[in-house]
Amino acid sequence: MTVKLTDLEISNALKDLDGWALKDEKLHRVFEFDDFISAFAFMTRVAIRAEKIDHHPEWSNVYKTVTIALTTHDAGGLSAKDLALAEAIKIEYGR
Ligand SMILES: C[C@H](O)[C@H](O)[C@H]1CNC2=NC(N)=NC(=O)C2=N1
Repeated sequence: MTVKLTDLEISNALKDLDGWALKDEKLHRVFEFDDFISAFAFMTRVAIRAEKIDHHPEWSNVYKTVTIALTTHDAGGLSAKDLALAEAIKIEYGR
């Protein structure tokens, strides 16, 4: 069973997660790209990262925009796995 983060742990983590916000108890961020292909390439890179850590985003793509929400379904809330995926996403986006 994956352990949920406490509110304090979440607020501390958000300090290092530029661009991310807590929305409906999920980590939420919107990513903008120069074109659709760049957006989709980003999604491909993130998909590979997600598969490697067996932790997957809830996301949508409209043209140059990718919207991502992170939560741990097994925990019914945020866990350390969401922070790890957010960090991997930050690397793939560049900031
Ligand atoms: C069996 C497999 O490990 C689980 O279903 C994984 C897959 N990816 C996952 N991703 C997310 N976001 N939450 C989960 O609880 C989760 N569980």
